[in-house]
Amino acid sequence: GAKWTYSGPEGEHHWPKHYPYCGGAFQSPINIQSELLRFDPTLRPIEIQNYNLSPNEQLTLGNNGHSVQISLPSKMHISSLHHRYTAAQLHFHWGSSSRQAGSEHTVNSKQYAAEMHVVHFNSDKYPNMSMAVDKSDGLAVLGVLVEVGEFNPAFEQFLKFINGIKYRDQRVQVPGFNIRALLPARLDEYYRYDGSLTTPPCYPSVLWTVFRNHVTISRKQFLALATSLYSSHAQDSAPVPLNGNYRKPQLADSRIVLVSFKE
Ligand SMILES: NS(=O)(=O)c1c(F)c(F)c(S(=O)(=O)CCO)c(N[C@H]2CCCc3ccccc32)c1F
Ligand SMILES: [Zn+2]
Repeated sequence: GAKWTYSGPEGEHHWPKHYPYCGGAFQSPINIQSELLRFDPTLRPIEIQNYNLSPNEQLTLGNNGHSVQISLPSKMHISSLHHRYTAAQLHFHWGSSSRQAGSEHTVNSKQYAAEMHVVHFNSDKYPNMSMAVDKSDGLAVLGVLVEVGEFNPAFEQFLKFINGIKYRDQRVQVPGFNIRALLPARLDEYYRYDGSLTTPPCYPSVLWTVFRNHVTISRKQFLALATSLYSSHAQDSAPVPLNGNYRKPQLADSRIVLVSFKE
């Protein structure tokens, strides 16, 4: 599709011109605020399968111009939802070296340094991501808020290769590692709401699960994420840094955010 960016003349306020859903309802991210929350006792702990990948299998780490992404094997899936949701890829949103705030979801208006999304599609009903991406029950994304603090050995498993994908459309193969280690310890405490892709085409097709507890990465790791990448191709004369790749919180309208925990 047409080009889109996070700032300037193709920034988020212009997305609806080419991508009408971006101006529609049920958009993500949102500000998860206390007034919207309702405890739901039926929300079970998230159960994931085959996230612990062997170093013998290779993953593709890539710069797609909008984010850094890791393609995931289809044996990885979420087994605790009403349908099986099979993993497709994970990617990140982050701030910049001058602004250590770049999460998409905010909690009571607190923006975290970064946010990780693990994108899954409903493989009970659809054969692949492309067929699922625009269906109301098509996708399930796990969101993890990231704060700067303790060094994170799991993040290092891919961050150490980031200088191999500095420019748009560059990809490298990296050894598999335990993707579960990228998630917070508690998978039973999370926010749940119906929303959308946070990038064009913004389809309202995502069952969002944002974990209550954040993970930490060191400041050096944050800077590696925030200062290593460009959204432009290697041969482009003017390199465009890739940072601040987060959409601002959208109107919650009358949406309630369900929570799996009491206090
Ligand atoms: N925040 S978000 O809404 O989860 C989200 C992003 F922010 C994001 F940048 C991406 S992208 O990296 O693919 C760049 C542009 O779409 C995705 N890709 C998804 C949706 C688009 C089609 C597709 C096909 C295969 C695998 C993943 C995806 C995305 F879902
Ligand atoms: Zn995302």
